[in-house]
Parts: sequence; C-alpha cells; structure tokens
Amino acid sequence: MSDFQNTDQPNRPGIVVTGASGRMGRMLIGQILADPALRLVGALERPGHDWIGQDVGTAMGGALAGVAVSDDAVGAIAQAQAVIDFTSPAATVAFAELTAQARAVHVIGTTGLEPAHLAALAAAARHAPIIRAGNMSLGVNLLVGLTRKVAAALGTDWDIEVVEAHHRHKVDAPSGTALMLGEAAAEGRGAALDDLRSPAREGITGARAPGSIGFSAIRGGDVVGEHDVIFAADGERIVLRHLATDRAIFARGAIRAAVWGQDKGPGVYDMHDVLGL
Ligand SMILES: NC(=O)C1=CN([C@@H]2O[C@H](COP(=O)(O)OP(=O)(O)OC[C@H]3O[C@@H](n4cnc5c(N)ncnc54)[C@H](OP(=O)(O)O)[C@@H]3O)[C@@H](O)[C@H]2O)C=CC1
Ligand SMILES: O=C(O)C1=N[C@H](C(=O)O)C[C@H](O)C1
Repeated sequence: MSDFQNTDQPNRPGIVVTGASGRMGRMLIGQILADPALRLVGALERPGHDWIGQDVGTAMGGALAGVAVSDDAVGAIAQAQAVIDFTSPAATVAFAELTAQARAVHVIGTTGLEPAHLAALAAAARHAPIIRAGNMSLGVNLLVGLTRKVAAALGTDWDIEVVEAHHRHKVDAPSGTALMLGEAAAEGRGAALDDLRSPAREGITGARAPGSIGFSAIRGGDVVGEHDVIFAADGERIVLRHLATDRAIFARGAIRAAVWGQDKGPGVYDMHDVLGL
C-alpha cells in the first residue's frame, strides 16, 4: 500500500476532476477510479471539447467509468465534496467561486498564479477549504524544508540558484515548484522572495547581487519535472535535487489532500498541512 493511501474515511468523498483530458486530469481520474475509497462524480472540460458527452473511462481508452465528461461546471461541482483542479489560472479562479458556493474542498495544483488570482482564491477560501501547492509530491515538500534549513545555516557568501527542467508543453516559468523552493530559501534567510529574487538574466546583466536568489528554466521533450537548489560558494557547492519521473506522485498527493480536507474549515492550506511536515 502506498504511503499516500487513505482508506479510513467512512464516507467516500465525491470528487470532480477539472481539465479531465489533460496530463494531470487523466492521471487523477485513473487513480480515483482505481481506489474503492473514492468516488468520481464529475469530469469537466471546456465547452466544445471533443470528450464532452463521452464516458470519461472510455474517452481515456479504458473501461466504462459511468461518468460523462461535461462542460457544466455549476451542475458538477454542486454534487462534489472535493474538486481537484490542475488547469489554468483563469479557470482555477472560476472553479474556486463555484467550489466555495458548494462548500467543497478545492485542491489546486495549477501554477502560474499571479497576485490577482491569489487574491480571488483567498476570497473563496473564506467559505471553504482550499489546499494549494505548486507541487503535491512528498519528495518536493520534504525538499522545501531542507532548502529552508540549508539556507538558514549558510551566509550570503553562498549564492542560491534554483534550476528547473520541464517538458516542452509547460507554459509558465519559473515553475511553481521552483518558486516554492525559492520562497523556502528566502525564508531561511529571514526575507521574502520578492526582496531577494534576481531578475531574469539576458545580455549584460552585471555581476550577481550578493544574497540574491536566481532562477533558470529548461524546457524540452517529456521531462516530468526536475529541480535543483544550488548553494554555491568559493571552492564548494551543495546541490539539493528532486527528480520526478512519474506524474502519479502529484496525483497521489492531490487525492490525499482532497480526503484530508474533508473535515477542515474554510482557509488556505498547503501540502505541509496535509502531510503534517
Ligand atoms: N502542483 C503540482 O503538483 C502540479 C502542477 N501542475 C500544474 O497543473 C496545470 C496543468 O498541467 P497539465 O495537466 O500538465 O496541463 P494540460 O494542458 O495537459 O491540462 C490542463 C487541462 O485543463 C484544461 N482547461 C484549461 N482551461 C479550462 C477551462 N476553463 N475549463 C475546463 N478545462 C480547462 C485544458 O483544456 P484545453 O487543452 O482545452 O486547454 C487541459 O485539458 C499546470 O499549471 C501545471 O503547472 C502539473 C503537475 C503537477
Ligand atoms: O507543469 C508541470 O508539468 C509541472 N508543474 C508543476 C510546477 O510548475 O512546478 C509541478 C511539476 O514540476 C510538474
């Protein structure tokens, strides 16, 4: 049994998955259908998507699931105890309003959220729990704690750089995970990331600002997600690394969050809360 498995819920939560045909949507639906402790009650896609009206199991190339893909977010979310959402920032904000109205748990994996999106999510979280993380894996959330600790132990003569690599389809940079790691490094230094973040480098950038935190992004092929936090000093370097080789790790974390959130009050939570880290 996986460390994420949670079968001690007396009532199986009804889960709606948004972005059903996406890379994460498919992974989530596969895991929910395979777990007798869970119930898939809705699979959402955009209006006009060619999966609309089809059974989601057969659309994914598998067995009948008994749930038709729908573009009726209002109707689907009204029946949900949890909504798991890996889509786009604009879609996530729209789903947050509906999920709050339904008083359901909203698990958000979507990255690339800007301050206006986060403000809308904070408003929705006044009515129901939101669990949001740029990375839902156990490994990355452990790495966040390690990064904070190492940054706190080292002085500003150690330069901090976060380097990430993802598949060619990813639309946002730096990744949500890279930002989590950068925030942890800044916290370790007793500062906010906004105050330490290096601007993107191109052309004559000038020398590195002491104490700053830099980000670099690589995009190519089918890389699931790779993150290095590099602490570089004169004569030595420490590299903290996480390699994701299977999106199943993100889906397991998100499902665990959906179950964990069932008895929680309104508010914004993250995977540290869920995992008890
Ligand atoms: N926190 C974490 O652990 C992880 C986060 N992510 C993040 O999750 C997000 C999705 O990633 P991924 O699955 O790879 O991306 P995909 O592009 O494969 O999937 C996104 C899905 O969302 C759908 N979608 C977008 N807008 C809407 C809408 N308004 N209504 C309904 N569906 C919509 C897309 O449909 P269409 O194709 O028609 O646009 C697509 O099916 C990204 O932000 C990514 O960074 C990914 C992995 C892990
Ligand atoms: O888009 C992805 O694929 C991923 N996105 C998340 C991020 O932005 O960090 C998490 C993971 O790395 C995969």
